[in-house]
Amino acid sequence: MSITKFKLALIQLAVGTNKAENLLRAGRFIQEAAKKGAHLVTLPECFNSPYGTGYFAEYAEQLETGESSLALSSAAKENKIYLVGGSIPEKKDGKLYNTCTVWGPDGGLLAVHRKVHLFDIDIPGKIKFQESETLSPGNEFTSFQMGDICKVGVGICYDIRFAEMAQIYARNDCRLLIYPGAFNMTTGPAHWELLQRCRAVDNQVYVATASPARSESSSYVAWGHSSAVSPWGEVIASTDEKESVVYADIDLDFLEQIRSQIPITHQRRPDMYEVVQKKN
Ligand SMILES: NC(=O)CC(=O)C(=O)O
Repeated sequence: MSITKFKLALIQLAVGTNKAENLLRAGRFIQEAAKKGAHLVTLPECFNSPYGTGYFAEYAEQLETGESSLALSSAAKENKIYLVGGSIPEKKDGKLYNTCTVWGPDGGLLAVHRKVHLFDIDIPGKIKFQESETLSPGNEFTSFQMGDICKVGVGICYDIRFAEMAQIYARNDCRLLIYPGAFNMTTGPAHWELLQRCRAVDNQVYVATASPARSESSSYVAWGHSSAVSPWGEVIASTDEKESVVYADIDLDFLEQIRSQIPITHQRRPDMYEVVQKKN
């Protein structure tokens, strides 16, 4: 009989300018989460580097040889967990990406997600951010199988705003969507929780986010509030802005209950509309 319940840990890490220290801190929290019974652990967006276009080139690594990959692979193996490695600036073929790696309990690389939708926004008097000044977008959907438990879809931060991507993951059998993310003091209070609840209710899936902890002295001040939302749209675990680990119990029987009570999957009208997946 396959497992239908497991513990998810979301590490809201205080990320600083010292990469080695960021990796060490992440390692300590991963170990703590595993000791508390987490089966799947998630780090935040840009967990090894401050979040900002001026930092990406300096902190970027190649996945095959980088110290962050090595640290994540060892942490997954030593603690026998599935690990969604937040994201790091990646260099590949002369380009930079915002990249999430996923590791299995044997330390093997299970998936690589390069942020598909780059965070280019301009809200006058509030925040202007242009990831595309330095980053290139990824071009692939990314999911991974957690043993025989469930399939998990992965996006990074701004990817959560695109309902089609989540819908495609759900249609491809993902029951949990994970978004390492770093919303800010303008969009965080307005949209962070709302978007998670929307993606969860639209698709009747669990949705989880992991943010860096807030640092008022950083050039980009993160909102924090790492959370998990149930397929009913309820926030089942969350935190404030400080460094912490959020634990959520994922219950796939509950998900099936919601789907059978409100069977929207079978009630769609493909004769009237359709979301088309053009790439794998
Ligand atoms: N940082 C992001 O990628 C996204 C974000 O902050 C927002 O969508 O708002």
